[in-house]
Amino acid sequence: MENQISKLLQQSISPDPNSRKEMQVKKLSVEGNIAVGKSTFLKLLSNTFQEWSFATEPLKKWQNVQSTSFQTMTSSKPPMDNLLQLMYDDPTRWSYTFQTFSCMSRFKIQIQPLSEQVLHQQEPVQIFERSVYSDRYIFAKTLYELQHLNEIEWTLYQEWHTFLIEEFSRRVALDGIIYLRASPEKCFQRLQKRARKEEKTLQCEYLEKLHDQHESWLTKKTTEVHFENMKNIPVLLLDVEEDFENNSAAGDDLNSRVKAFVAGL
Ligand SMILES: Nc1ncnc2c1ncn2[C@@H]1O[C@H](COP(=O)(O)OP(=O)(O)O)[C@@H](O)[C@H]1O
Ligand SMILES: Nc1nc2c(ncn2[C@H]2C[C@H](O)[C@@H](COP(=O)(O)O)O2)c(=O)[nH]1
Repeated sequence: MENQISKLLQQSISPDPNSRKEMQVKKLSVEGNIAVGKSTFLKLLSNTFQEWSFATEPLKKWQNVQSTSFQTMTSSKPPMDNLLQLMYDDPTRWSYTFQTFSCMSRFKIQIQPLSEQVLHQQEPVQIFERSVYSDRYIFAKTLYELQHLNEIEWTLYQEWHTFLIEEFSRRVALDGIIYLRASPEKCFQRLQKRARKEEKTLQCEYLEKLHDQHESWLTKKTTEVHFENMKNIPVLLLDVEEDFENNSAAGDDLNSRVKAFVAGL
């Protein structure tokens, strides 16, 4: 409710029609464990709600980091660094580096202006795959608890994360979260089926830790959240233990639940 009031206030004082329209956009993130089915779910949603805007996680950026200085110095093709692979091969060395890059890439996605096509919708909706919030409250927090981020790195991460969230404010605010939940064991089966090369050394225990982190943040609400508008954000919990990829009835049910949830925001 507070979110809607602040949006209406913002709309009433903002002169620019486009920024007024930006205020009307309902922004949601899809959250969930590794390999739970987020990308599959987003494809299902985008086929049904073709007028909505969808932004997937910039995984390819993390797998192909281009060293710009190398290119200018040598004018030959720079080496491609797979930061995701580096992070999994040596998490203590690379987790802080990874989180700075992953979080920056998520900020860039979340502050991206909406296309005219979406802005001209009667009720514009934007869906993100994960968010600057899960970057902190799921991954960075887990890596700190696993001691892959040391005290100084965790302190620094939280310092600049809080600064950027407060600076960007409404541009990175969300109106709702869709939480896809399946057991860590099911996610591990799907991870193995997908067989992403960087993830071949992952153990189910890591997924169990990430599962517990999602439960603390989104269902038990025991995670300390530092941003007022995120403390009581509406969460739609969708159980995706069962196959919805090859089961149209299950897919239809998910679509109708998302439609009702978005309408109520
Ligand atoms: N509900 C489901 N039932 C069975 N398999 C699924 C389901 N959702 C996703 N998958 C499969 O599991 C793997 C991981 O799905 P994906 O959408 O890539 O997960 P995420 O984006 O959350 O990492 C893929 O091989 C996909 O085909
Ligand atoms: N250490 C981190 N790893 C992350 C983060 N966001 C995603 N990931 C990893 C998890 C997967 O291996 C891969 C893509 O995620 P999916 O859930 O789509 O499979 O990237 C992060 O913030 N930190």
